[in-house]
Amino acid sequence: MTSVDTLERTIRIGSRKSQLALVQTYWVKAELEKHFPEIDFEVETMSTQGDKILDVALAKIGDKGLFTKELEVGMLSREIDFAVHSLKDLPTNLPEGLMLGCVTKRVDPADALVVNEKNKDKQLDTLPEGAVIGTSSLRRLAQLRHHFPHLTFKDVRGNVNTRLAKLDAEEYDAIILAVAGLQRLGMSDRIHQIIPPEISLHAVGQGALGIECREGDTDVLEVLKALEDLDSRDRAWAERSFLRNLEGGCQVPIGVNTSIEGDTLTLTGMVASLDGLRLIKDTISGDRALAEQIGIDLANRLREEGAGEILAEIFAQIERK
Ligand SMILES: NCc1[nH]cc(CCC(=O)O)c1CC(=O)O
Repeated sequence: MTSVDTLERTIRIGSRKSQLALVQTYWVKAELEKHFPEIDFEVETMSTQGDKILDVALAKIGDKGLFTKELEVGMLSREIDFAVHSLKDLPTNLPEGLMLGCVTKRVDPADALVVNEKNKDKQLDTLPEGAVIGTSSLRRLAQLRHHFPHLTFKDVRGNVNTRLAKLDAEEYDAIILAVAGLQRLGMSDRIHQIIPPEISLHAVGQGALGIECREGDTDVLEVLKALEDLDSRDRAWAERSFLRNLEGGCQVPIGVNTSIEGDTLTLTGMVASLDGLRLIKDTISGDRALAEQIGIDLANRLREEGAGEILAEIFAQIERK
């Protein structure tokens, strides 16, 4: 084993420039500095395509590593050594030569309802007919439509601050955001209602950070081990395997929930049609050491139950736009 604490080197960390990305990256840097005071950690920021294209609905752009590509090029050219991502923004298939080197301890992976002053007395089930909900996630859209068909949904893009500003300017009655993002930005006071998994299953990887690095870079992998959370990692592997085997990126109505008890990992997954009328959901448990296989098995089971058909329709619809 390499003795990383005797390593005299600089490790360069790549990050997007958004406020959330920077908070996450500097948290990773500070944690690693505690474990490895003799290593010099530097942050390099980069703009990704996803940060530049703000006027097109995410679902139409598709999932091609929109928020990760520039950072990946930086790792392969050795400009940076690893990149910190919101795990849910990291595609399930990584470029050759790169790997998911670390999954950090997950915070609450749920979605939150955020309202403006006008709707401060409302909850999801008391918002009136026609209330306008802002979300650009097909997963949130399909599940909420399924449970609340009387609500109206409208796309919302931009970083968290931009979205909140649009909500407060009453372009929407409410918007849906990840609990995790609001917490990390110090905006927990905007969490009006935590949406339970019975209503909305979260995105694959939501609430955890995923650290991507070069395959076989043993020094960096050894350093990253200090931040690895085993439960979060096994859950993430099951969730990512499920998504990969349904061939869905982050822009499809696929949601999950996972838990670990002892050595048993339980994975719930769902696929829904965009109108919310069809929603296929199932659960599988198994040995956590077989997390990846659990994801494959659940994907196969949902396909047998009709998920493939729903996804094919959605891909055709997105293509046409
Ligand atoms: N797609 C944007 C994105 N990517 C990561 C988070 C924060 C939550 C997380 O880390 O899972 C968000 C914002 C949101 O979905 O509200």
